[in-house]
Amino acid sequence: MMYSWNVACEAMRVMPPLQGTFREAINDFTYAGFFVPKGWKLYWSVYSTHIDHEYFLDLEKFDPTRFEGDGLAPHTCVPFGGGPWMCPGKEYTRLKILVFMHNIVRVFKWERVLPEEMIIANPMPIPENGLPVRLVPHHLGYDVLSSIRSFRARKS
Ligand code: HEM
Repeated sequence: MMYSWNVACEAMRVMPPLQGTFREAINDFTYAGFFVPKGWKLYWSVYSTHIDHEYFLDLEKFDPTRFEGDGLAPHTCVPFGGGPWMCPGKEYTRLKILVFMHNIVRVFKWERVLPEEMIIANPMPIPENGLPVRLVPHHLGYDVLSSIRSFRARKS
């Protein structure tokens, strides 16, 4: 489960579902030589945060192991935002993604019907044609399904 979540986090690092959101400056401040007056609206970008060379080695590489061990520095991978306004749906989403991966990805081999399908921004990144797939149970899938069925049969 830990590795599955690392895979999900790496997918959201490379292609954040939400590209960013807004804040309001509560005080005057200067950042990187730019003066920002109190009250200005600021856009913070999830995607730019995820491709910061200072924190991500080999950032073009899809590498779930970067989340292992001590993981990443705080607030460097922020698909759900951070701080007091962080996404309240994060834990629900984690559960949904892990249940989905466990039941669908582990049991079936996925074949893309349109291997060249593009990802478009609308404004969220989504597969252009809705990602049609062919699900093929692999032999592990049959084992898992039959053990679920026999478990249910024993319970009833
Ligand atoms: C992959 C799924 C999701 C991603 C990547 C995501 C990402 C985000 C991000 C980046 C923010 C802005 C955080 C900030 O301003 O610092 C946010 C806010 C929010 N999200 Fe999510 N979210 C996801 C799923 C959900 C779900 C499933 C729910 C509800 C069941 C939800 C409810 C909210 C709400 C209500 C806010 C506004 C929070 C506030 O401004 O106080 N999100 N989300």
